[in-house]
Amino acid sequence: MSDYSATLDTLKGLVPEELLNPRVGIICGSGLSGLPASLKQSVLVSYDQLPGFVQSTVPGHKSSLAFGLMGSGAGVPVVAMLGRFHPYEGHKLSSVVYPVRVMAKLGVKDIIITNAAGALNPELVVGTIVVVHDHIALPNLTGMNPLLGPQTDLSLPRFLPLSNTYSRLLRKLVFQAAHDLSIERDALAEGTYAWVSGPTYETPAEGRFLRAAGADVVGMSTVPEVLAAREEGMNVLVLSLVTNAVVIPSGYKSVRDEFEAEIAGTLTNPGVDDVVSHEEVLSLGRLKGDLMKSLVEKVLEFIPSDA
Ligand SMILES: O=P(O)(O)O[C@H]1O[C@H](CO)[C@@H](O)[C@H]1O
Ligand SMILES: Nc1nc2[nH]cnc2c(=O)[nH]1
Repeated sequence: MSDYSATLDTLKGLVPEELLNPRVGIICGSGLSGLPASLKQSVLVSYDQLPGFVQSTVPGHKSSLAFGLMGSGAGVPVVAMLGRFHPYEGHKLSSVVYPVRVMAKLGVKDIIITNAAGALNPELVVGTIVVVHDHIALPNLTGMNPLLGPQTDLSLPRFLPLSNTYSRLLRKLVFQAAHDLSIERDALAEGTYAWVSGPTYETPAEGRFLRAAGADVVGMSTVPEVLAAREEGMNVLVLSLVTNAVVIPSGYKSVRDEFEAEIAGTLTNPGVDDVVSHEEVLSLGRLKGDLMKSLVEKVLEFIPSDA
């Protein structure tokens, strides 16, 4: 899908002109669709009205774009995806990144991408917001890259460098925002996001493998959007909400040891295999949604209009 004119024409018919040139794009992660809840002059457009858009089928994601003014004072014009598309839903990578390219065509210069993620770094407690500064994308390295294929827009780079993917300026603004909001230091961290295809969560060994490779958090989204946004020349900020622990510090507990302790009568602490669920992921989104929202609103106040 590379004909954006039908999508843009439809938007022109549905969204007032003054909201049609958003400066900032926002993508809401699992359980975080309330991020733009306080938009002023909000206009919602459902994805099924938009040519080229597919549907978000995952609980915690809504199939609508929200246009409006976000943050204090007059507010910053934004466009927000209230739900995203994941490859594991069966969507093609080109469909997954289509809305990002539409945002670029609407004039978006800065994009704030949020997600829910599992912690690989045992120092990251559940509820922490990680300011992502790098990524490891096993799918990209093995041929699942949204930029693969013939170059349809020759104005975009063929070989995109990724050494400067995550805007230093925008990352610093998050810490400035947290400082202004008196958010406690431990509520935020910096780290590397590992992208996996999902929809299965990691086995403990896969978690240890990704940790050993240098990743701090893991999720099933974001990187395709980041790549398209960078190809389109946007400045990218990614915030990951840690919703669960993948790598458990105590590690694997041997069942042989447990059995032997049991027959010796010395077993005090039997092992349990922790299981993550999407409900748990969503409940963390509900718990930390307001914090994420105030952080994003504050960052918007600080983003220079010519960034
Ligand atoms: O990345 P987002 O969309 O926030 O969602 C994360 O949460 C879901 C799993 O619970 C997966 O989709 C994973 O990627
Ligand atoms: N892959 C992956 N995605 C997640 N999204 C939220 N938690 C997780 C997780 O533990 N693993």
